[in-house]
Amino acid sequence: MSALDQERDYVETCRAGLRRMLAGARENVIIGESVAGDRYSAERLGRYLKSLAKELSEEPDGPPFFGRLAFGRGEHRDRSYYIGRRHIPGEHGGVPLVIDWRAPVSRAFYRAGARDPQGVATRRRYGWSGPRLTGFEDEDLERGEQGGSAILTAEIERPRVGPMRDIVATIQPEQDDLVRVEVGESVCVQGAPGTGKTAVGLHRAAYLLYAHRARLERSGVLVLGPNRAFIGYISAVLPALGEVEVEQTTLEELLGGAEVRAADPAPAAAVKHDARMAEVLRRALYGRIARPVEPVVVSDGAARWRVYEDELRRIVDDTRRESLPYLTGRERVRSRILQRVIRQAELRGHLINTAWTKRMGRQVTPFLDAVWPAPKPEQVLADLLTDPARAAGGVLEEHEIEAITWARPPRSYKSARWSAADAVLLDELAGLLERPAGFGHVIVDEAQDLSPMQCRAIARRSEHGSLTVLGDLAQATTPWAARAWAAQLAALGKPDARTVELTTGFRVPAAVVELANRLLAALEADVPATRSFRRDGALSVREAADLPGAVVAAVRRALELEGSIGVIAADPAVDGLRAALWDAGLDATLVEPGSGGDPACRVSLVPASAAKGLEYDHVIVAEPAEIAEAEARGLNRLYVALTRAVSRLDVLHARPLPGPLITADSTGRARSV
Ligand SMILES: Nc1ncnc2c1ncn2[C@@H]1O[C@H](COP(=O)(O)OP(=O)(O)OP(=O)(O)O)[C@@H](O)[C@H]1O
Repeated sequence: MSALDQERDYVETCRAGLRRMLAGARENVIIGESVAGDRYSAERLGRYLKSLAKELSEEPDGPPFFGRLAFGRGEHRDRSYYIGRRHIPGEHGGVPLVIDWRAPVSRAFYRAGARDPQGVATRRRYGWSGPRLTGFEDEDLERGEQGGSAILTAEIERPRVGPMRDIVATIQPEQDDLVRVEVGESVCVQGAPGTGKTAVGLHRAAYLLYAHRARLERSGVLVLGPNRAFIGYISAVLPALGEVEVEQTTLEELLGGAEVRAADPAPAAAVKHDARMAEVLRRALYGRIARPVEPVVVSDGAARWRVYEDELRRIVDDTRRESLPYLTGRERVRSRILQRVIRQAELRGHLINTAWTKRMGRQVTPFLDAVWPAPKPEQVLADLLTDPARAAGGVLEEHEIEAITWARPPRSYKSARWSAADAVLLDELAGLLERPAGFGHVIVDEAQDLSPMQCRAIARRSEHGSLTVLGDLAQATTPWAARAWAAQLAALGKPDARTVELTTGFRVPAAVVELANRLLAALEADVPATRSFRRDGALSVREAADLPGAVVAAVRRALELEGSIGVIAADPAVDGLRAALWDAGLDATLVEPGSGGDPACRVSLVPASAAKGLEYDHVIVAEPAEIAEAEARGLNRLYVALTRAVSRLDVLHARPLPGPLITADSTGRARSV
């Protein structure tokens, strides 16, 4: 029997093991609820087992493993282990058939090298075509062999179709370091386009859940992405790794609350996103606390008790100084007043019980409503934006106060039309009123684009947890985006987080990276240039008088090849291109920040503002000058657009290319690489 046949036999053994697991999981779904201790654990266990049963039955033929380690030394000497996406137990509790990629012993698969074999004699990588094992490659680390894996290169260079996939089989050592950072440690990853930041973040979520499941399942793991299209694109990775309990959403959705029905003019948005708004909002809320001017009098029918103004003032002032959440403060004031009442009643020999205390407590409410009211965040913000001067005076400049003042205030806060920036302010107010529930770990993607106020919203939810902050200062496109990580990390509440740079790109081929890197000097971002892992790929830069016609022709050519196609254009140009493609009989799905389009459609039409984080096998960037001119950080936006290609990039232009892109290569002649 050949070695490959033996391995194929082992695949069948593993599949039988998976089937046993599936049967076991199904059985446990039935009995799970009766064996778990409390209702909470029973529910979770039930949900977990159901999802496990569902996943296993959906992918019984997937590759059960992707690697094998044969140890020659150390603790695992003379043993070998198969490494896969999930643990497959041996029959009757024997040696596992496959070890989870996250287990400590699997680490050597990613980290061992000829210089430091970590006890590994041979590392084997397997090649698959769908469910079929097609071959394997060995590196004899003890003999100093390492690298040059065709299977690894093929996996990294494969054409992309559909949503993002996991990278467990090919995680690189510097990525593995980040995936396995300790749970309590916050870390920031600055990485050029395609260096695997998103992939690292998602695999880190899976790793942390494996290593600290009990703790993190209770506290929760959250992944935040820039828009719905992006979340749709990444959302299949964690379930494929067996993790279904991670919340993946955008910041807007997380903040929830107000429906966004208005857009702020740029100067108003800039002020509302500024860190100083935190102080303005604090003042607006606490400014509602009034000075007690009359005593509180409560009665139980038989007797009346009084707490006088000076005592009340002391209570209010002391409570304010304690920096409690606002509504906790209000209840603290109530209970302190009650304590005084109870003391008086006891002195007079009254019998106190809970019902009596509650009844007296309710009578304090009118006083609280007058002195320490409980407004809704919407009320506070509406009052502030109607007349900001009192709360904002001395904090904001005159023209800034003017910028945020409502030209036509609504009749009531209930009919106010809130903007996206207002939603962040409402969340800040809600956070001042009551602390929101936090997460054990939060992964923030495209974090360079967050404003100080958005950072605070995340900081509130990760105060007792840790953060993985992912981003690229060169891809910063919002007016309030970060210029340096130190300030952004401080705003996120983790000033001591370590920043690590990733510089090897796995998406964008070398020729395309070289073109995009020309923009770097003009982007005012202090980041290192990327080096591409990929030597394949093609770049063409062409001038075309009829741009829509050229886009149609480029899409037709791209359709003859394998993989997904993304046409990226300035937002206002998208409708025209859509019509041109439609007239030519080409079907394209529109990708918007709010939705990822139809994944079944091979051609995606992407407004430049929605391109962040996405990738296509073949990208056609239409009219770079228009993308660059569309907004203040248009060159950064262009940098994002140019770095979405996995295999081929066509740059088409009717107008001259933006200055920083022009070199001898872009004279109008097509250039293939
Ligand atoms: N070690 C790896 N093995 C195989 N593919 C990888 C590896 N690392 C990253 N990739 C692939 O490279 C592509 C880019 O990765 P990812 O989207 O995580 O990069 P990014 O740094 O977040 O990029 P951007 O900043 O442009 O959003 C993805 O298709 C990802 O699967």
